[in-house]
Amino acid sequence: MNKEQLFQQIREKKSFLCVGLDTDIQKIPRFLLDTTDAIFAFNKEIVDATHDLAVAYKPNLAFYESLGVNGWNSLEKTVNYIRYNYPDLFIIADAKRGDIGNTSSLYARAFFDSMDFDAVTVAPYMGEDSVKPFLTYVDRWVILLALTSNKGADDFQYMSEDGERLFERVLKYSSEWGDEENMMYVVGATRAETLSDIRKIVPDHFLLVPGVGAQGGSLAEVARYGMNKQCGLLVNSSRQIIYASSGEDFAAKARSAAQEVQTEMAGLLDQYL
Ligand SMILES: O=C(O)c1cc(=O)[nH]c(=O)n1[C@@H]1O[C@H](COP(=O)(O)O)[C@@H](O)[C@H]1O
Repeated sequence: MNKEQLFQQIREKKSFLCVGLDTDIQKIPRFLLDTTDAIFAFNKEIVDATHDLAVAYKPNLAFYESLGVNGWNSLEKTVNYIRYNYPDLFIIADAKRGDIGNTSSLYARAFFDSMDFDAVTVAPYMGEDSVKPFLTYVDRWVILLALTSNKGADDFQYMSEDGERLFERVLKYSSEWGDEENMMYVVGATRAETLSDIRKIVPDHFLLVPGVGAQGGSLAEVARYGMNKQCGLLVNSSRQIIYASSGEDFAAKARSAAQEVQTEMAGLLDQYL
């Protein structure tokens, strides 16, 4: 999916919601454990219940890899299910990869050839040759970690040299490696106040913004400081939506939680676009 198509989806659905499929076998409703693939069964119900309210889904690989080969199968089935039933949705592999060049090319092949993801999250620490192999695919995206939502972001990301903070340097250097048609950046919603500085460096790129909901970030603040002419935001919420209930009504409750976020997003799109 390219940038214009993504913006088109945002306009049509009046939503820039990304639902995080952080599907934890220990948190999903107990009755699902009787099915042959409980993780896939859960994801299928969540996607069916929320697909018209969201523009993107983001399975976090840790939740699948921790289950070994079964988890990997559930992940593939989830991606194929979304692709086949809802082809207009944007699918992000939250894998946080990046390695020496030839290894990164195989990671890229894993997510873009073997599996049909639109985008993969990548860590910038190993530099240009670790990121570029992901950028050789047409209409596929690298989402580079810039300023993360967790407390540990303070350890390195704000380190400053000549008045420039590390995350700003990451944005400046890396925006030369690709362009706004194949790169996005992760910026935590808990760092919303920094979004205006970030927008000075990457005014047109899409940003993936996790950290609303369970981590306490404010959607209104994210939109206020981060939205651009083409929205430019995918705001992720995982636990707040997918674990809205642990009972038989989990999918309906997930829909209500997603609906609440989408309604706020529709208002913000009206306000800023
Ligand atoms: O890359 C990410 O998606 C990510 C980056 C970041 O800075 N903070 C962050 O929370 N995430 C991911 O976003 C999701 C947030 O989940 P909730 O806090 O449950 O909404 C998890 O899958 C995290 O791994």
